[in-house]
Amino acid sequence: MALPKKKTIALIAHDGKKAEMISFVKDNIEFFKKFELVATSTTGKLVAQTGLKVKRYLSGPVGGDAQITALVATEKCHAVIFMRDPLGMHPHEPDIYSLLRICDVHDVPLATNLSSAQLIVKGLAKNLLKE
Ligand SMILES: O=C(CO)COP(=O)(O)O
Repeated sequence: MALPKKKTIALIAHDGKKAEMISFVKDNIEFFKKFELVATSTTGKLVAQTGLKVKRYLSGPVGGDAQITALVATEKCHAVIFMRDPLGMHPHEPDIYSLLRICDVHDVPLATNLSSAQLIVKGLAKNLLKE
């Protein structure tokens, strides 16, 4: 019998939050091994250094957030952990907003800070993701 297909989680972190993201990923590495991971380019490069397999898209400012948005819109990404830096300026703010909006449109779990990311991990570990 075929194993159920793994769900996909997107990992994205702004520069000011990358260290936080990597330490979060390391703290939950056994959890993340159970999922397909996608990420924006630089975040994905750092996540891959933990030994996890991750499919990397473009960097955020050149379209990576937009690519992840398209995955969410087409039901190919089931949760988004996006460590945003609320104090930084981002040239691609419209793309960031679009990702947040499309998560809401499709009712896809979205964490934009560490505490909510931890709750998403706890929820997914208990298989609380809706089908
Ligand atoms: O800019 C980003 C999210 O908006 C993240 O892109 P990188 O992971 O390539 O730094």
